[in-house]
Amino acid sequence: MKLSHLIDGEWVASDASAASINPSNTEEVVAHYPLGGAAEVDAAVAAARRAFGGWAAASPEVRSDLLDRVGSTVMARAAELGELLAREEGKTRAEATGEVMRAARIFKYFAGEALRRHGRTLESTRPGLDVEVWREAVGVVGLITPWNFPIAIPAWKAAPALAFGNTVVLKPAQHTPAVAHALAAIIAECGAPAGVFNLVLGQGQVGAAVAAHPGIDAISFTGSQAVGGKVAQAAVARGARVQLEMGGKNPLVVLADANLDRAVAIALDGGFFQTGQRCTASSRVIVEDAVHDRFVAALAERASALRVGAALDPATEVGPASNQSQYEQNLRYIDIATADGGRLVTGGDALRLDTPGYYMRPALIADTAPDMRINREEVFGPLVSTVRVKDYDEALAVANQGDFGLSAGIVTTSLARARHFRRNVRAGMVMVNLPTAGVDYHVPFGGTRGSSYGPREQGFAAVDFYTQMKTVYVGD
Ligand SMILES: NC(=O)C1=CN([C@@H]2O[C@H](COP(=O)(O)OP(=O)(O)OC[C@H]3O[C@@H](n4cnc5c(N)ncnc54)[C@H](OP(=O)(O)O)[C@@H]3O)[C@@H](O)[C@H]2O)C=CC1
Ligand SMILES: O=C(O)CCC(=O)C(=O)O
Repeated sequence: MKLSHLIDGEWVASDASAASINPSNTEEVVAHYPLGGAAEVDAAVAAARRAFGGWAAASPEVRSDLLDRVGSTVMARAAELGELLAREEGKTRAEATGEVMRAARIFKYFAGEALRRHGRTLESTRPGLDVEVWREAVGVVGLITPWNFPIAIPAWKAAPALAFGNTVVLKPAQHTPAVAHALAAIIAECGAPAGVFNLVLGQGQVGAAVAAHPGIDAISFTGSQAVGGKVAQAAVARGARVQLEMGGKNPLVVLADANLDRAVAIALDGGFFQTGQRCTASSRVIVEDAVHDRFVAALAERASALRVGAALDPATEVGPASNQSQYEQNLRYIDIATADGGRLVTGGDALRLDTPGYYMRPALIADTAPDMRINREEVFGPLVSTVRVKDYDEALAVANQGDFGLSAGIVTTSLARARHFRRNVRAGMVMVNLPTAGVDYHVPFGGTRGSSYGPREQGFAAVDFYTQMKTVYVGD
């Protein structure tokens, strides 16, 4: 498969290209993608700028109809897109198809949002005047998206951007260009006018060019803290809006009163499913002393029974790491955690299967201290660490440590503890008797502290980032 950029409604090639490969079989090329740079970003931004006036002024019904058609098309092609996503990203077919359906529903949700009232009319404090507060499109929006949700994250950024009248330049992760390309093709086929949605593919040059481009009015980024900081600096330096989502080190507290089987199932899902490649993954589990040893033994037993394999093998429960650098990072953190004094209870070894791929057995590391690197740094792989605590108060204190504050969970049968936790844990999202990962699309998504920056993403909150307010005073 040979991919192109989508600029001003045309499919455009670049001289240089690179390959995206199948992490379940690294000998298989999924697609060749062009290596864009500043010139392609310039052209895409110019096209988006030309298209902006018409798109922002279009009837909301026109925008709503486009998003609805995109949602229906993605849904109708869910099996095929799910297979492509599983091949390119490495999550299982079921996980991939679920993500595609989520993307479809996001487009349909924002088809509705395009038609909803987001402005306000108020009485003026001065007699005889009216005051209206409008929500206007911001302009050209740059989206920099990661590989771990290669269709859902572009969907949850692009759908609200388009719904509220902005035009888009999307720079997807270099590891998953084919999925982004498929989405761009659907948006174009469904009738987006030329320049309304642009795609620039590449590696090493495009992201920074998008972040620094003076023609881009707002940037939404999901990825690492290190890159997020650079994106924010570039955006703030030129007064552009910026929204960052930068991951987590999400605590899952297991109290002694919890149903143990349920707690283990929750930790297994939150920690290992989707190969742990979720910013919301339950990567550190904080367990009350009274159940700690039984919990660790039961989680280790379930984790070691998980079937690791190729994404498209129906028996697979945990796919490979998505790319080589992530795979190496996962293996490196096993060494870091054990060198720091953690006890590797199960997994953590590289696996050789029928096809060469980035396979690792899910790893459980016990006896870790809260300030170890394994409990402070996002790994983004199938690694779960446990911390033993004497009681709920200590569990809450440990949960609140660290630089991240995306999602936090508690497993308990105590309503009082669950209530206290909801109110006092420092996180943007709180889960009671649920994994820290797995969110709805119609409600705000985001964290506190080092996890997120700027207005919340998704659901009814998305309007805040993708529109700006204009206050209009009307006299007689
Ligand atoms: N929060 C989340 O959901 C995610 C978190 N992560 C975390 O990040 C780690 C590394 O993953 P990785 O894929 O390397 O993710 P990065 O955060 O390094 O993101 C890479 C993306 O950022 C772009 N980029 C790089 N430099 C700049 C810059 N100066 N300005 C603007 N954009 C830039 C790249 O584009 P270009 O190639 O054009 O430079 C690429 O698309 C993971 O292990 C995980 O911990 C990763 C994915 C998702
Ligand atoms: O937990 C989820 O459903 C979403 C996770 C996510 O957004 C991410 O990992 O980037």
